Amino acid sequence: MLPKIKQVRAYVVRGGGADYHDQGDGHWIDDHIATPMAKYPEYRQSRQSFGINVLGTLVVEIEATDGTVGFAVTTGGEPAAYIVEKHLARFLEGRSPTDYEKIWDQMYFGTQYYGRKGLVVNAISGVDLALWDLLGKLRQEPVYHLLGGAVRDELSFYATGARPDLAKGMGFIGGKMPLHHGPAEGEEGLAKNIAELATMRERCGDDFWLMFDCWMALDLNYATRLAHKAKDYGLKWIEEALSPDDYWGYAALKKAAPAGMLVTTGEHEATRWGFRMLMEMECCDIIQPDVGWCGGVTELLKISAMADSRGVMVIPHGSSVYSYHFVITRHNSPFAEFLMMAPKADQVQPMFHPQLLDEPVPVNGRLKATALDKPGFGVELNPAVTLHRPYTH
Ligand SMILES: C[C@H](O)[C@H](O)CC(=O)C(=O)O
Ligand SMILES: [Mg+2]
Repeated sequence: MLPKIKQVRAYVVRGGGADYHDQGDGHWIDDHIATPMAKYPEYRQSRQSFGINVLGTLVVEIEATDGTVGFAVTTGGEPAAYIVEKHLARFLEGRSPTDYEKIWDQMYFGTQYYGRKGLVVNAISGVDLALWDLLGKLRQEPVYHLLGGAVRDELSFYATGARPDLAKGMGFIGGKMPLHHGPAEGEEGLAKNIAELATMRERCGDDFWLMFDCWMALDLNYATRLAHKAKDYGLKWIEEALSPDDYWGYAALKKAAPAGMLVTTGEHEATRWGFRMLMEMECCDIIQPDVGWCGGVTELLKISAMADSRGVMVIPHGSSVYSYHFVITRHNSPFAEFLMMAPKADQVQPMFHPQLLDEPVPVNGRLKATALDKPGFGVELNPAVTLHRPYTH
């Protein structure tokens, strides 16, 4: 018998980490990126100007009666910390960490009247991941062993950042660029987007994957035109072109996209029900759940099984170690994303830096399964990072 759960605690941390948009000045991730807010000129140059980094990182710790502590980080900050302490903790304390199915069900249905997606599911995900970390630490096994074991020897990664050309030199299999100009910047902006793609194609050569991340910024007409113009430069996929609520738009985009170009989305989608909608409406070719936002590993297993039965690939968004331990165990997740968090996207830096210690990074675009061979998710909280616990229960 494993020890029971003694206490759940929630903390807030600022500065990068799981809230990877919370970066300093001059970072590529805040440099005139197309967003749904870019129709307002005053919010066009910087995503921080409309508050993209307002939440900060949520850290959830779960302590067992023998003193073992599992933890996880995700985006959610103080409001998520409130939900964890004041609402979700009751569904864990006094229970066995092996009861993650029942705990997930109670967290989800206990908050359904104000939750279902977004911040509440981020909070649920944080608790779920901390629970899997605890389980791994108590059993002295990496989480990927608990999920069924590795189906391949190593992970291979594409890089997201402003410099796919540099990512190619670092051994990544592809580069996903932020789209810089949205519909409000008209034909001139569209031409600049295509010119950036053309430059990168020229620098990277024909065989390197290039993708556009549109961060929910476009409308169907613009997205369709962008896709067709980008076809000439071999764009592999067009990502999150439309609002996550516009399932109908995605279904139309998938039909209208040039043959061979993939339509991807899902990083702002949550739970088996949200992903079922994306798949039943045939919205995309690849779903991209964020492990820290979609409901955690417990929910991702269900989403992934559903996708597998439909021949849909699951390439999780970001999520660092939480993604790595999952992707290595699934045939329908053949590669993974690595977000380039160095300000100029010119070097590999741990994705959730500086919040985690021992966070593995790809070497030559690859990561051996054996690099994950530590109990739980294999990382620790960096003691140099200040934790703030705004609520208790
Ligand atoms: C680069 C994108 O705008 C966003 O910051 C990250 C993202 O959506 C992704 O990695 O995918
Ligand atoms: Mg994206």
